[in-house]
Amino acid sequence: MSSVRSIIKSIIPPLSWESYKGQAGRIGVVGGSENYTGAPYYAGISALRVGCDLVHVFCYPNAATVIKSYSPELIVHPILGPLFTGDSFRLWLQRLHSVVIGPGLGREPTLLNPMADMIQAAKAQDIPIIFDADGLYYLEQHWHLIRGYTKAILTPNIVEFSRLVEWVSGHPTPTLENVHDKAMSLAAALGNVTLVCKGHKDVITNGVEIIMCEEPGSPRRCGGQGDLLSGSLGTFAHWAEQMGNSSQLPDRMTGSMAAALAACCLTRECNRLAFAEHGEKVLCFHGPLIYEAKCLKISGKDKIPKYYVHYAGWNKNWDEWVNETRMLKHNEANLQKQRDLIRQHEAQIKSKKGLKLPTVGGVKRKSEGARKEGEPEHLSNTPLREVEPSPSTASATTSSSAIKRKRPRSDATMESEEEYVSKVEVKIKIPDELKAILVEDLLSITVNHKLVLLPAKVTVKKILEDYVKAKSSAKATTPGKSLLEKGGHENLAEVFGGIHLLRLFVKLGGYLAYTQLNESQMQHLVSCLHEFLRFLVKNAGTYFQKDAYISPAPDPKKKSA
Ligand SMILES: NC(=O)C1=CN([C@@H]2O[C@H](COP(=O)(O)OP(=O)(O)OC[C@H]3O[C@@H](n4cnc5c(N)ncnc54)[C@H](O)[C@@H]3O)[C@@H](O)[C@H]2O)[C@@H](O)CC1
Ligand SMILES: Nc1ncnc2c1ncn2[C@@H]1O[C@H](COP(=O)(O)OP(=O)(O)OP(=O)(O)O)[C@@H](O)[C@H]1O
Repeated sequence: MSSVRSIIKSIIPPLSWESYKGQAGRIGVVGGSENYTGAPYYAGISALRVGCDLVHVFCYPNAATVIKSYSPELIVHPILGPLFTGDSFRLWLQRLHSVVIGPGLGREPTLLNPMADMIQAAKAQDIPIIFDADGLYYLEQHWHLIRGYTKAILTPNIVEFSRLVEWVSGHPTPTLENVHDKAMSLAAALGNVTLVCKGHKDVITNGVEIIMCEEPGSPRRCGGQGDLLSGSLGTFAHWAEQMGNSSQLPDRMTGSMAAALAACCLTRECNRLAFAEHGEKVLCFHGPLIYEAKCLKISGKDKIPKYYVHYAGWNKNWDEWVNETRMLKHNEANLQKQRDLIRQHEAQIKSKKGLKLPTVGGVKRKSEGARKEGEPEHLSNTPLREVEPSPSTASATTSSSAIKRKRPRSDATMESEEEYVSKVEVKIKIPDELKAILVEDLLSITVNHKLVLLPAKVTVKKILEDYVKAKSSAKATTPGKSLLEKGGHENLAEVFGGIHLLRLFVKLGGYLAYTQLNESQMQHLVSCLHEFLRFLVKNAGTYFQKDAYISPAPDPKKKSA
């Protein structure tokens, strides 16, 4: 990679205070028709983003206004079509350093007539000509026009490549194996033009030398990626030309090949970054149900792939690593499976407890708007979990990675508003057994319209005292007790019960981000809280009793009405 980087670097001209507008490149894009206005835009804008100064787009009149409205940076000439004159094109061409022919050009035979004229004019000017998309289609039957012109660069995808091979060799190509050899032969047959055969690995050759671009890229094959490549190549090809011998390329590597390598690496890296940012939409099992998720990271340690997923619409505290068995492709068959499971699950719960679940399997998303009146806040962004406790996840872990903070808390006085609002919440891992209790709590309140009996049979105070007793020999600290006492809320601790305490834990991570504790104090606190949660799990039967819920008395006003 380091040598690839140094090759690319060597063709990039240094910035200079002495340079004037246009020196970094004036690139032409020939393309843009009624059906395809996006392709010339993508090509033109990538040429600019790479670093050229000006881009001229030559298109059909009915595409011009559309392309102009995408970007004021592009200079658009609506000169193609029946009224095309070679003179008007040549006038502009004189100013250009390279030209990209094809993105969104279309294939109307009458519209393609002036192509030969344009190609000859660009050749006469001795500038790089990049052929892509419909430009390559035109070349299939007119390849003799570029034969021997070593500043021509062709960027076929695999389909375009096989068609070119067929036309030039005169033989049908039943298989697309041995792309290397075929590409070398084709480039040689075309008189050492540069070929960029795009695919899983991009093959770049001039018929003498061959290099590969194997940057990771992305598994998404959406349209337009080739336009990004051909447009950026327009700029790189000019730069390579401009740098000439001073670019110190490896032996036998031409400027066109170096430019092609740069454009391929750049496009693939952009693809990789976009994919890493947006991830792949998948479906993922979480407990008994399937949720829509996004795969953010893949790890192949020990040859067993693991996927880091984010559940769409849920708090990122639910993000987790899962193995392949829990992942499903996001397709209609699996979406149906998701719906079936929801139905089965609802029926099961109904028959078990006579409950009625809300909406789609109880799946409530953050995006579905604000919490409904009466709905407990603590569950408004909590996905439904497997109700049966899972032993593997029963214990709450404590590690330094569980604490995610924005910055050391040494100087709280210097904190800006932006820092304050962007704080990342402290991660408190609620064991699955307690999550199941929270889900039951949600259903009792929102679906069955129950209330929690107050004062609670087992109060917060009692729970904290139990904890102190249990831990006194181990000299454990008691989270919560001191908080309640200091805040003068001890009477509340004598009224509320276990479920209220548990609801507090859902929001606690967010609140703790705003305390002034330093890293090690915070780590200690989180460790104590996790220990306390394990204590709650152990005594869940006592602290979270089903009969803690009562039905509210009927409203006498409603009755009389
Ligand atoms: N937003 C836009 O305006 C876009 C316009 N585009 C333009 O659309 C026009 C037609 O381009 P097409 O690429 O569709 O050309 P073609 O009409 O030659 O179609 C090639 C066909 O091959 C298929 N194909 C591509 N790669 C393949 C592979 N590796 N294996 C198997 N099949 C494969 C494509 O899906 C397509 O159906 C061109 O002018 C092009 O520039 C594209 O650049 C995409 C974006
Ligand atoms: N299988 C693949 N894996 C990784 N990257 C790929 C793969 N196939 C193509 N690419 C990359 O995607 C970019 C565009 O190639 P693609 O074959 O999609 O072009 P295209 O079909 O001409 O595009 P367009 O839709 O713009 O006409 C190139 O940079 C290429 O390296």
